[in-house]
Amino acid sequence: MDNHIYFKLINRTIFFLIMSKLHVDSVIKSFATKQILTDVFISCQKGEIIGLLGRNGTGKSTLLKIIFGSIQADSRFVKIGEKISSGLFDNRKLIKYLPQDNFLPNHVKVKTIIELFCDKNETELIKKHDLIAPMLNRKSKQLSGGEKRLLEIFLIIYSQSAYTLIDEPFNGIAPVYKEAIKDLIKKQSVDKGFIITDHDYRNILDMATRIVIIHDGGTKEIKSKKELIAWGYIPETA
Ligand SMILES: Nc1ncnc2c1ncn2[C@@H]1O[C@H](COP(=O)(O)OP(=O)(O)OP(=O)(O)O)[C@@H](O)[C@H]1O
Repeated sequence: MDNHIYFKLINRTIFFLIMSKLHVDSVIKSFATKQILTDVFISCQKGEIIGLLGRNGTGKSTLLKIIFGSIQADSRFVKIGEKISSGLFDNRKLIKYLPQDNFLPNHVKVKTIIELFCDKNETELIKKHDLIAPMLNRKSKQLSGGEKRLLEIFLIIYSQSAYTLIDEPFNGIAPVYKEAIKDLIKKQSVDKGFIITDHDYRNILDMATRIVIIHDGGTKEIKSKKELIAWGYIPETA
């Protein structure tokens, strides 16, 4: 094996051993007088895909932003491996986050966006993918809403990080592409941990290795679909 690749592999292994668990607890968050999160515990390890579910407005996006560090909480404890994270600056290389809203620059060609966002190996992989190759010479503003989302998902899934937080990836995505994305996330989870929220709960159930629901400001681990009915997240007819 080429020395460069060998050392890269060793570095990656050491990195993941050190950063082998994301641990989040003691999260409290209010907006004005409205308390949103009061009693949160969530963890994620390399190889895990945590499905984060909850009714509209229960605080899923808020929790992901707090873990990532892009919004302040009234209280939070986030630890990655042995490293206590105090916010966005600490997390930059460890946690990547795909928000609900588009983040692509409008006037830049897709191939340039990929080169700016990813390292050389990842860039080549993304450019070659059947779903992305036809878009390469178009500017982001010339893509449809679903195409933009697809590109964002690829950028975030392939980018180097120990943990990836994804908010509603399947919004506006055609069913056939959803299958490709689920496969991609499963493959990438060999190297990292994912926390994913989406109202398309069947897709979450397909992928997730564990399910956590937010209810009344707290998190609860879910073991079966029956529990999702009991917590009032899906109807009895589902
Ligand atoms: N910047 C803000 N200022 C005031 N209230 C906010 C703000 N952001 C979120 N909220 C409120 O916090 C609550 C939780 O919002 P959040 O977006 O985290 O919920 P969610 O579970 O992701 O919802 P959905 O499933 O509908 O996307 C909602 O009641 C929302 O109105």
